[in-house]
Amino acid sequence: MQHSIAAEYTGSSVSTAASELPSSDTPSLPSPAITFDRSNCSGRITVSPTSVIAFDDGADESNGVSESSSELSSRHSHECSMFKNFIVEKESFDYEDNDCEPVDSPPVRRESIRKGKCYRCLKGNRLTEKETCLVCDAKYCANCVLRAMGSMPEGRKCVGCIGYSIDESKRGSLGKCSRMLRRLLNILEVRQVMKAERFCEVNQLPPNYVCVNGKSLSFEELVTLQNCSNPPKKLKPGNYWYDKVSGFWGKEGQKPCSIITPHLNVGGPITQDASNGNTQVFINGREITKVELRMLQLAGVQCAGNPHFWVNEDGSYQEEGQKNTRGYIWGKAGTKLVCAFLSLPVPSRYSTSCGFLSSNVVTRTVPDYVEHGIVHKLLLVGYSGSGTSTIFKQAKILYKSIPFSEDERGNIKLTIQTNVYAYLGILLEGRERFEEESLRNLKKSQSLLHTTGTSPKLGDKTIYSIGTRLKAFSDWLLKTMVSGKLDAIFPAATREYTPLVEELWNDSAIKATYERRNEIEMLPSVASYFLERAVQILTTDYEPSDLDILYAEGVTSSNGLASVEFSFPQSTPEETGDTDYLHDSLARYELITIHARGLGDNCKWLEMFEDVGLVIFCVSLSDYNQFSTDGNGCVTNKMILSRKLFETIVTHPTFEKMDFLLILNKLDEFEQKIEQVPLTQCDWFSDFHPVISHNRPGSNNNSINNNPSISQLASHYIAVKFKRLYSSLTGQNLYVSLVKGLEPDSVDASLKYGKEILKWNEEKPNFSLSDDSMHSIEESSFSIDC
Ligand SMILES: Nc1nc2c(ncn2[C@@H]2O[C@H](COP(=O)(O)OP(=O)(O)OP(=O)(O)O)[C@@H](O)[C@H]2O)c(=O)[nH]1
Ligand SMILES: [Mg+2]
Repeated sequence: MQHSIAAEYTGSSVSTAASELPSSDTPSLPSPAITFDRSNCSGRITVSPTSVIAFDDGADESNGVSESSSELSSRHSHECSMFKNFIVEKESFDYEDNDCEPVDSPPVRRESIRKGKCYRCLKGNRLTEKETCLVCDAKYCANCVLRAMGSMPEGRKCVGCIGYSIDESKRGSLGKCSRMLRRLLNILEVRQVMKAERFCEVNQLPPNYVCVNGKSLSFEELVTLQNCSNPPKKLKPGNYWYDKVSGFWGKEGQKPCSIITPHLNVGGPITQDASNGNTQVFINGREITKVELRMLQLAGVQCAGNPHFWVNEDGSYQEEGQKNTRGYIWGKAGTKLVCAFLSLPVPSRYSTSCGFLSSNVVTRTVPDYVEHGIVHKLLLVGYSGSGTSTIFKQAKILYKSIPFSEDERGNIKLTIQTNVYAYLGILLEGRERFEEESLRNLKKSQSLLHTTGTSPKLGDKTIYSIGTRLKAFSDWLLKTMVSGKLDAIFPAATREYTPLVEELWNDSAIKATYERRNEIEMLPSVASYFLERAVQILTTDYEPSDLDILYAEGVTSSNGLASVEFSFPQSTPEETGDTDYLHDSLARYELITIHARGLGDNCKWLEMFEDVGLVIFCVSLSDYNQFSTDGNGCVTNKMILSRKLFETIVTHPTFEKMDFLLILNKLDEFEQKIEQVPLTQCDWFSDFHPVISHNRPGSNNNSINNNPSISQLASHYIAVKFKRLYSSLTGQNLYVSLVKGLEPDSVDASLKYGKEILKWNEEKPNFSLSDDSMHSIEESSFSIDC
């Protein structure tokens, strides 16, 4: 039954007020009667000509803005019951039905009339801090919120909205307290309000908002669904499909997103096109999607001949019309892993125990809205050598109590030992080059001296020359490396050659070569860390430390695809003053990394990651003067190669509307390099002409005055270059974070920034994002000429 409240305003005070509004804010003139779409209620509010309309805080006078009648009408319904000093003479307020029950639709939507201002005091152009009513979207500043919302028995609602259902777009923000409210209330009050917000009856999902297999749910069906042993997570209003036999559950027209308790009596019968599949392969009457077909094939299920499968809740399957079980989908060890990478659901440990926890529940019990089991996926990609593996390993070390298993450590040990031999090989190659160079120079000077007849013969030894034994070892090692069989020499190498490595490392020729390591391009900077401990590392009882693993190259995974699931460490509310701690500690995150090589031509495998919440793209800042060969064999600047990959990924259809966080990594290396090598060495940065103050203090230290260092200017400039590029390609805002991948705190801060971006995303309807998209880039007091 739909009723309405008619609000009528008469008298000069209102019309005068409207005409006094500043032109930019002037609303359309008030209509004499405003009808609210407030179900089940009907009434009439009349403000007499003599009514005094004033605020106790003098807000009107301060900005000279009075209220228009349309604003008054809605304000009245919200505030007249609340504020003694907001005097509205209520001549008549006659509900046709005074016993109106809470209803589903919000009473009033305040549109742009006071966009950005506090609804109550009208102050604040574009309020930076505000609290929003969950029902009607009215926004309040810190001064007004407590008076406008009262004791909040149903959470953050204007007093007049109490009893009304929340705006469904705000469901994701239920129980997530704003900083402003945290500041205004004490911690116990915050908890109480947030608890009320989550669990009070009127804020629960209305059953008819959920449609399963084309049928809106009844109250009992929703209770059944929410109280089964394995309910859909974070159920929101929408259209879903449900395969009652296997428990597969998904959004209408999409692949399955979870496996819930089977055999629930909810919704209608499933339809063939429920998930919009186009594979001609069927499971329990539903045509499955491509990605499911791929999963079945990888799980070893024969799918030739457009079969119709009957899949049970335990994963056993048979072809329709046949009696014998053909196998178990979950039988193969790797199937769950495949599903994880294909973003398909796997059965939870509850899903096979069908039925309800409380099957006789007829009264509404409050479901657990805490996000058990939700995993937020973050995809980490970048051009080769940008530092993705390092960041991935940092995440493991930071957030896992046992970052690497015994098996992993065993393999990593062999990798590190192989790397050390490879670094030695590169060093020995360098030694040969230096020796040849020196010999050439020596010969030149010898022949010069010879012609003048002033010098005795100097021989053919230089400081880079080694003895025959070491030379034989060097030749053997270089030959093994060239043949690509370095791995094959283990574990024998550790027993046989360690004494030789020790001798080599102590040899003056190697020491002289190592002094000139910067001239050996093939030697990665991290090699020093291992070479200086080569002898210790090459013993049989060497155990790699976490730091060794972090620095080690090539340990993430053999195929370049790896994932780690974690929660951010729990901090207590006392530590942080933050009540989101519970939510944060329960939320699970999965960091997935894949090597750029593994993405296939045109990154076609990216479609496997369609349900990630955030893509983290990693760029090495110090690549600006480095070169590598592109796909066509052309030698190209690595920053340009990174940019190309970035362009391909951000414009990939899978990531349309996806948030991106750009990690500008290796800031430490960059800070040193930029002092020596101009940024303009990379063509893309040819217009970098920073205005540098003469009293700029030494290199990177700007603590004495506020002048930014060259590395700050340059890194900021690069960030802006990427932001502009991203915005031109996607029309969206790129988040940027400057990172030192080898420093745990830096990676921790960046990943937490990623978490915040995901959170903002969830809260988007409630959150007006200021351009806070340059993490770790200090508030810039300088301009960049770009
Ligand atoms: N100085 C410095 N070195 C870093 C940083 N991050 C990574 N590295 C080093 O850079 C090298 C490449 O890093 P990886 O993490 O292996 O990079 P990747 O993107 O996985 O590269 P590939 O897997 O080889 O394509 C390693 O030697 C790292 O130790 C950083 O922030 N600073
Ligand atoms: Mg890697």
